[in-house]
Amino acid sequence: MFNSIFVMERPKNEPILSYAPGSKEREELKEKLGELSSKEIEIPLIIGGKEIKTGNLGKCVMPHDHNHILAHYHMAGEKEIKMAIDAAIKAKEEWENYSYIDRISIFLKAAELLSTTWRSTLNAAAMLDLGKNVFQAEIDSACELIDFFRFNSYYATKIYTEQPQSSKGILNRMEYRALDGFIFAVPPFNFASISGNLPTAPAIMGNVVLWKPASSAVYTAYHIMKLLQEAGLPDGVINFIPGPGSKVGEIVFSDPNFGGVHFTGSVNTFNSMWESIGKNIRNYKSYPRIVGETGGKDFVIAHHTANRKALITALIRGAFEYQGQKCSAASRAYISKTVWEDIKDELIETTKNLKMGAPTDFSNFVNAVIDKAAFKKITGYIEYARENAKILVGGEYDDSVGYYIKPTIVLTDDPHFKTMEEEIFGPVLTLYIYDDDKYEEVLKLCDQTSPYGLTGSIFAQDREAIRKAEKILVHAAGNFYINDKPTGAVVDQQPFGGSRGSGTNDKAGSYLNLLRWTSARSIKENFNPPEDYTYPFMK
Ligand SMILES: NC(=O)c1ccc[n+]([C@@H]2O[C@H](COP(=O)([O-])OP(=O)(O)OC[C@H]3O[C@@H](n4cnc5c(N)ncnc54)[C@H](O)[C@@H]3O)[C@@H](O)[C@H]2O)c1
Ligand SMILES: N[C@@H](CCC=O)C(=O)O
Repeated sequence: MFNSIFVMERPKNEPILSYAPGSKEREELKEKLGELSSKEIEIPLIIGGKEIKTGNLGKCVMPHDHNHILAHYHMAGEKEIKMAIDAAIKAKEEWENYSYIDRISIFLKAAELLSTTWRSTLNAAAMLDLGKNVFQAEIDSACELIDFFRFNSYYATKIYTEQPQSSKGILNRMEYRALDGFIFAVPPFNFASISGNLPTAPAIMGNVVLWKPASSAVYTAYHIMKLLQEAGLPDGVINFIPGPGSKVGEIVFSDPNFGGVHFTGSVNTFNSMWESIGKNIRNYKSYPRIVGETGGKDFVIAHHTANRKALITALIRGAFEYQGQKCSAASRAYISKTVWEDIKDELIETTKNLKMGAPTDFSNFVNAVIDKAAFKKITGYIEYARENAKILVGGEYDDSVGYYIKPTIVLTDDPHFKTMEEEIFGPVLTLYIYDDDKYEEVLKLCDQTSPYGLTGSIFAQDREAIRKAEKILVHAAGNFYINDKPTGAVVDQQPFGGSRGSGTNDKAGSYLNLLRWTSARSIKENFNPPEDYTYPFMK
């Protein structure tokens, strides 16, 4: 037993590599892209450390070339889900009795492997499977995932050192236990780092996990699972069970050992989870922890003092990076009239010239959206906007080879227009132009226009205008940016999450999230217990 109080030093965020022409990382990544795209692999379930094949197969294809199959993956059925629950419960006792140092050592090793020998593999997988350009992959499947492994380990050691006071003859201790049962980790398609964080954050705190990756991101998730196994993750601690969400969910939520869900995805899915859990509430051995981050309708507000160049850059990057497939994407903007007059030509021209194509061509800024369903949904909004508003640029799309949609800017004079209120999750930005003297009204309008509360930006050089925005928009964004785009939160710098319809705001990338995965026990030892029940007042 390792008898020592070990508190990690606060790590540093993983540096973002440049992938500039001639750089080592660029050559390595290009080679890995060629290697992965030249073969078609078979992805099994991984339950109790064993590879399980069900023969019920799904496909992993490239969004930018959807006839190109990267892998076939085996989907879990009822039998395999029960196997995974059994494997998790079997692994639980030993795993929760690991010292926290033994546990975090595995994830720190995973971070080390990912920052070196695994970097090009994970980034190439994210580029081919998720349709990310090299920069979007680097900040996600390399840097953010490395940061999650390192900072979550650091937060765990900080939490464990948080102890109660003792008193004369009394020794008090706090034990941070794992939760009862198993945790169900259910990530979205769009971030490899989220897919890796949802199972590992609970595991670091001693929990065992069933991990169901998004069906359009199994390939990337599989590579993360293999990385964790190479880092020494014991069998059964995390069980990898791809499969159709609703089917897997129905079985998992009905199990008495269900101990909690770590979810990120759409509001509809999260609401259906709450309903399933509520329906099963009397079956559970303990009240499950429900932690979920959901959608956003993220805003940019430009005051008339806004820096015009910075605003244009924030709109382009915030709205169109990763084709707008970020819960934090800038999708509605309120721009003062004088600012609009100054920026409109450059904004439209720059958007029109954004280079779009395969992520393997590093000169492309925009790539394809994830799948047919997303393509259909986004183009539906574009057609609605074409009929009922004005399309300033973009609006074209083609899914013959990849799911390509041109970056699109919509102009409306109705601040409650459909595309000003609903999450589109694609490369569509809607603008509303307001009179300069209506700034305060627009702040209130922005606050009341969306059921979400995830991210938002204010662009202004006037301190009063900034203070007013911070105050009026206090509940409109859990990640609030001043003179910066609303995307790109960094672990341990801008912990991520929002309230209202955007989730439980348990702040991924901070100690707050780790606290959700422990059930603390108070221990009191009395060195001098009383031997007479009477009290002085009774005399
Ligand atoms: N707030 C955040 O941090 C954040 C981050 C990324 C994505 N998102 C949100 O996620 C959404 C896009 O991701 P998506 O399309 O993968 O979301 P989604 O809700 O369609 O799927 C999310 C996950 O839930 C699973 N799932 C679906 N129905 C289920 C059910 N009934 N039971 C159990 N699991 C089920 C899916 O298979 C997937 O793994 C957007 O709304 C986006 O805003 C939010
Ligand atoms: N945390 C990411 C968004 C994750 C959701 O898609 C950001 O801040 O851009």
